[in-house]
Amino acid sequence: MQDGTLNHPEASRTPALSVERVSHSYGQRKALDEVSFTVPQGSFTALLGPNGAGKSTLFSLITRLFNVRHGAIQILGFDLNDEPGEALRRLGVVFQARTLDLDLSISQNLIYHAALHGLPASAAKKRIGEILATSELHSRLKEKARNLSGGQLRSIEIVRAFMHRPRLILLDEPTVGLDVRSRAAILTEVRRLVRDEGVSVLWATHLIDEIDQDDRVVVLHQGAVRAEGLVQQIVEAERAKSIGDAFTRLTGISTGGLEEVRA
Ligand SMILES: Nc1ncnc2c1ncn2[C@@H]1O[C@H](COP(=O)(O)OP(=O)(O)OP(=O)(O)O)[C@@H](O)[C@H]1O
Repeated sequence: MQDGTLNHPEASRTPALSVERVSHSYGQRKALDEVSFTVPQGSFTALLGPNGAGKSTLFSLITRLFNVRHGAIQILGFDLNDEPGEALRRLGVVFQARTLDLDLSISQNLIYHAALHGLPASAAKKRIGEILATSELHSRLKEKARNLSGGQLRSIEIVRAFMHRPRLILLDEPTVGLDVRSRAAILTEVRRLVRDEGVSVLWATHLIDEIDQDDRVVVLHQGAVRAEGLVQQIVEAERAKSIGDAFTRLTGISTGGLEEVRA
């Protein structure tokens, strides 16, 4: 039987993100070597790799900061080189560096960003209310961004990335520099949004303890994918005791339990 929806690029079997044999070099230095993996729709996928693994390079390619010259990247079935507008419309990004305007209010930061995506202020306000419904930040929208803590600023950047209802969100080590409580709060909030909005997330990290048992994981090391799958699958394939142990077997890097993984 023919099912028309399956032919549509956004049919649920189409990955939110597909990276196929992508390579990238800085001069002679190869940062990514034939990298392939997918982020299924509605999944929280952790891109786990030590510093220098190639995570930021990959994000620069997915956001089109760099051109994809070797291999192909598709967002919801739209190729970044062939249909960049369609692909990027479905993408939200939280970069490592802080990008809020500290002299504007929280709501101005969110409303101005939404306007860039064609969302009128009234719709943007409604959307802010939806996302922040259960957050204490909802009562502080009129305050200047500079009054917020590092963790709260990050939370607002995450809200901003969700404003235009993207289908795929990239977060590049979003908890770097935050205390343990803020890190946990941000992870919980992003996982809630994945559940409630059915959005797909690619969460780059070098921290094993940010990974949950139900997550999908892509292990990136020295520019190559060393493993891809659900935590359980990777642990079993490596005959390991935990995802940290599997990571050590795959990369030769000792994690020392639930700590940072360093090159
Ligand atoms: N502009 C650049 N010029 C030359 N080499 C670079 C450049 N940017 C990154 N590299 C190299 O490419 C490799 C991958 O770096 P990348 O920043 O993508 O890794 P990462 O996993 O994001 O690490 P980090 O968490 O430290 O940002 C590293 O060997 C790095 O030294």
